[in-house]
Amino acid sequence: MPSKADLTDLVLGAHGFLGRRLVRRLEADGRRVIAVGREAGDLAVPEVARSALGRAPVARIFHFATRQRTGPSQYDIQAELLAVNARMHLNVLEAWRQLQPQAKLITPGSSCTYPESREPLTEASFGLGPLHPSVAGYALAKQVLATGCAAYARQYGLRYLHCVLATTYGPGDHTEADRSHFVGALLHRAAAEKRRGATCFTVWGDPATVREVLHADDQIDAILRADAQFTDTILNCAADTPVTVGAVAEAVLRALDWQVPIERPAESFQGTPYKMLDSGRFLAATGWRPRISLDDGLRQLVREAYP
Ligand SMILES: C[C@H]1O[C@H](OP(=O)(O)OP(=O)(O)OC[C@H]2O[C@@H](n3cnc4c(=O)[nH]c(N)nc43)[C@H](O)[C@@H]2O)[C@@H](O)[C@@H](O)C1=O
Repeated sequence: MPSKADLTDLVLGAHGFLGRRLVRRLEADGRRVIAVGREAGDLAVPEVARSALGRAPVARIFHFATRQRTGPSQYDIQAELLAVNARMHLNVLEAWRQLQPQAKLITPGSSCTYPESREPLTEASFGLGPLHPSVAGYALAKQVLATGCAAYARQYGLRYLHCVLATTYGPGDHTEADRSHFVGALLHRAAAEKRRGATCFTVWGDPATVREVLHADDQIDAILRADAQFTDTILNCAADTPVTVGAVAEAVLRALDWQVPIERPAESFQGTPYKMLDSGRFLAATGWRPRISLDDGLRQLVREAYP
């Protein structure tokens, strides 16, 4: 007979874009969920982290809390993103060891923790090169988290999984220019420009920029599939399906049924030119494939958010 703890998961960052969907999915799977969001306070304060993790014994802790920014303004706040996120991650690690040592800690990682490369990035390249300046502090804090999970697991006999994710999008995504990742940002901007009657669509940076993109529901599904088969490792959890920013922009225009030329403003923000994960370990072990194509996901988003 499973104990109450075996049936319960704790989600930190439960009000964020991925956190909300994760809570809904776990509940749909019949799990009890302790959802901890902003109302609990700032996890960068040790007492807040201890109180968030000290509620009741759980089987898994999903640490999805993060302070994140996108676009040009992130260049100027990398010290802040390092300070806040590194403190938060260290507090969660320490509270995990002290209060929930039976729980598996599952953490989302970012492709920005890998060095720049023109090749798909395997887990073995973690920490092997300099970080892109647009994300240097944020990525260093994620490296603290990934390395911290491994160190705590080894020293204290704990279990963890650090899943490196694709760029996600879907209903409920951020739309603010300094918080939204490019898929949601492009759709939001295109919908507004179409309404205004614009005669072209502006897309920042080089259209040949490469990313991996997953609908948020697929990304959550991938994390849960990974958790069922992997422990104590960093694992790339995407689909080996690279796409260019230009191709996504064209898919956005198709979804909105808006036929205008794409233009690139001079000096517009450019992130890392190429970020592609090699998710071969994950895909070979699980046989996982995404269910929602980019065109279907964007059309669904248009119906729900930009009718
Ligand atoms: C997951 C990862 O996500 C972030 O890094 P990023 O991958 O560079 O993400 P992004 O989605 O913001 O941009 C991807 C590319 O898309 C181009 N782009 C075009 N037009 C828009 C646009 O309208 N908005 C944005 N944001 N980008 C645009 C833009 O020029 C850039 O080259 C970090 O927060 C990092 O910390 C992190 O963890």
